[in-house]
Parts: sequence; C-alpha cells; structure tokens
Amino acid sequence: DAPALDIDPFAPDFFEDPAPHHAALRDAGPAVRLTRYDVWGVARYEHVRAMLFDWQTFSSAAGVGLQDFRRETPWRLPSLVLETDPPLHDRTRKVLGRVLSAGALKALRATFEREADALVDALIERGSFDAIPDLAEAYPLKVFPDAIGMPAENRRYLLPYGNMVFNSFGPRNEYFEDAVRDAAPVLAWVQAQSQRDALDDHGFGAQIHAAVDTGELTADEAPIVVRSLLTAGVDTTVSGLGAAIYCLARFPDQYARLRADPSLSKAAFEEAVRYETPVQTFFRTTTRATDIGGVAVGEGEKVLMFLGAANRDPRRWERPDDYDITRPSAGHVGYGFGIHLCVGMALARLEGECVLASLARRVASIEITGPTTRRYNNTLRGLRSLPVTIRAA
Ligand code: HEM
Ligand SMILES: O=C(O)c1ccc(C2CC2)cc1
Repeated sequence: DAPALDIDPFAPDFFEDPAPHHAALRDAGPAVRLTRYDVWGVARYEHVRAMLFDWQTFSSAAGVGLQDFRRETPWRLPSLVLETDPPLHDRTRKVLGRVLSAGALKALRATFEREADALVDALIERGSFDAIPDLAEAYPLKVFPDAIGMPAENRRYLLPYGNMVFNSFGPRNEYFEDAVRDAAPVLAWVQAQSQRDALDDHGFGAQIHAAVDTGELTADEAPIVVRSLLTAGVDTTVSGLGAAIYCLARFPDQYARLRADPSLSKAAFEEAVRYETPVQTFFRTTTRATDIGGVAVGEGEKVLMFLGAANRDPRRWERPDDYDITRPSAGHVGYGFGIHLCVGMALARLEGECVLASLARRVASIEITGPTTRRYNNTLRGLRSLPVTIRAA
C-alpha cells in the first residue's frame, strides 16, 4: 500500500534543516502518507506543479491549511482569493490582479528605489546591524503600508498578524498557540484598517474599495480583499528579503557576481526564493478520488504540497542545492502556480530587485558577524536574526 512517513513538517528539527526530510519525502514516492497528521504529502516538483494547475481536483475552498473548512469552523473568515475556487475566485482575483499588476506598479518603482537607497545608506553608516529587523523587516514595513494607503501609526500589528495567519495553516501546535496568545487587539486592528475610511484615496486599499462602486465587489467583500494584502503583503517579503541577504552573505562569489552586474538583482532575488522558498507549504483538499503519480488518493483528503522540496528536486533542477544567480530559475514553485499564482509577485520582485540593486551598488561586502537564529513558523521559512557587517563600496 501507499508509502508512509512519520515525519513532522511543523517541528523544530524540520524547520532547522528541511533538506534531509525533503529528500526522504521525494524518494518515498509521488505521494506519501504523513501518518502523524493523517494527510498526504507531495514533494516532487512534477506532482506539486501538476496539483497547483489542477484546481478542480485539488481545491482551495476547504482551506489551504490543515483545517478542513467543511468540518471545522475556520480560525478567521476565509480569504476571498486564497481560500476560494472559481467562479468566486475569478471575480475577486480579477480586482486584485488589476490593482497589483506590473503596469500599476510602474508608478511605485522610483519610490521603492529611493527608499532602498536611503535605507542602505543609513545601514552603511552603522556598519554592523541585524539584517532581519533592520533591513528585511524595515524595508517592506516602510514601502508596502505606504502603497496600501495606511496611516503611519500602528504598522507594528502587521508582523504579529502575519505570524498568526501563517501559523494558522499548520496544526494547533505551540507556534500557533504562541502567535494567537494576545490576538484580540491585532484582529480588531486588522478589521479596522481594512475599512474604506481607514485608507487614503490613492493606495491599493482605495482601489480595491473602488471596485464596490463598479459592482465588482460587494461592500462586505472589499475589506476582506484588503485584508488579503495586510496578511500576505509583508511577512512574505520579509522572509524573501531575509532569504536573499542570507544567500548573498553565505555565498560571497555570488555577491561578487551581483556587484559586477547589479542588473542581476532581479535574478538574485528570484534564485533566493527558489533556494529558500519563504512560503514552504500549502494544503489542497481533493474533490474526488484521484491518483498522484499512481498513488491512489480518496475524495475529501488533505494533501500537503512541499513547495520547498519541489524547488530542490534533482529530477527538475541541476545542482539544486547551489545558490546560482545566473541559473534560469523560471518555473520554480515559490509563488505557487496556476489560478492562485501569487498575485503580489510583481510587487515582491520589485522590492527584492530594489534592495539588492542598492546593496550591489553601494556595499562592497556583506559578512555574517554573529550567530544566526531561525524563526519557527508553521508555513514561513526565515531567520529571526542575521547579524552582519557591511563595507561601503
Ligand atoms: C517573496 C514574497 C512572496 C512569496 C514567496 C509568496 C508566495 C505565495 C504563494 C506560494 C502563493 C500561492 C498560494 C496557494 O497556491 O494556495 C501566493 C498567493 C498569494 N499571494 Fe503571495 N507571496 C509573496 C508576496 C506577496 C505579496 C507582496 C502580496 C501582496 C501584495 C501577496 C499576496 C498574495 C495573495 C493575495 C495570494 C492569493 C492569490 C490567489 O489565491 O489567487 N504575496 N503567494
Ligand atoms: O488572501 C489571504 O489572506 C492570503 C494569506 C496568505 C497568503 C500567502 C501565500 C502568501 C496569500 C493570501
């Protein structure tokens, strides 16, 4: 019968070094029974990619976490994009896709570049700092809430809220319990911040609420669609930027290549997203009996997609464990694929490109000069601390 493993993908030894567990999962078969949670796990690139494209068989509407919304009350009101299937998904995604389109973001490029240069110059003055709070967190927390149209105060709730939600996709373990301990003020703030009157007239928030005036969204839906940006728009790019800085600090030959050609900053960010896969896992729920690479899977089963394992699958990637900024990393599943492909991808890439280009032009070297500690979260992969010393170019 089906291959089975007793691993726990939501535990410290998995978080600290997923590689051996990912290899065991890929090698055990196309789909593996995760006996600890009584769900399926899929880790090979070929099958993860196929699942992402087959939304009819592998649905998001029962939630993309371990919780099955058909059987349990969701921890929060479900997202109207992430946790829906067509046709509802089509309507809400169309609004977000327009607001966050590469064309819409052109107007932000100059601001994003200026903010990156200002932050990097200030960090050069300091010389030594912690690249996670002082750079990976500081930059998205400055540019993204501005782009949404949020007031300057109260941005401190964005990270705690993201931490809760990304933990809520996993089991109700200590990481979830710790994250939701004092949730009330944060949840109240998110609800208030998503309302039309809490957002300035020009940002992404106002543009989403304007879809009510055109009848594309109802007045009740708009705040939930805005909530999607508050949820997914910060903690993800924090992890992505942290991953990129960590890669460039660990692999100085790659940083030297970037220094020689700052136009490689977009590729360097993308390869970090493949290499570290900031969003490690998501679930789907089967809508019918099916098979994954010949392994029979029943109807109503939760299937965990290991995006991080797929992005290191030797069946798909040459030298998968090398961080190589000249590799063609197109096709990685770090942003998902198919109808739920990350709608904020262009924004994330713009942030990554701006920060890495500023570093490439202004900073001669990035050295890790203290102990790194990892953040434990049920979905997000990232460091808690990355002490570095940088030298001006
Ligand atoms: C490096 C940064 C990011 C990574 C790695 C990332 C990753 C992902 C992944 C893997 C998905 C697919 C989820 C699924 O298939 O169930 C996704 C969807 C999504 N992302 Fe991103 N994301 C990033 C940045 C952003 C940003 C900056 C925003 C908002 C501005 C955003 C908003 C969303 C939304 C709303 C969805 C749901 C789309 C849908 O279901 O149609 N993400 N992201
Ligand atoms: O719509 C949402 O609330 C939402 C929450 C988390 C994500 C993760 C994948 C980045 C995406 C969307």
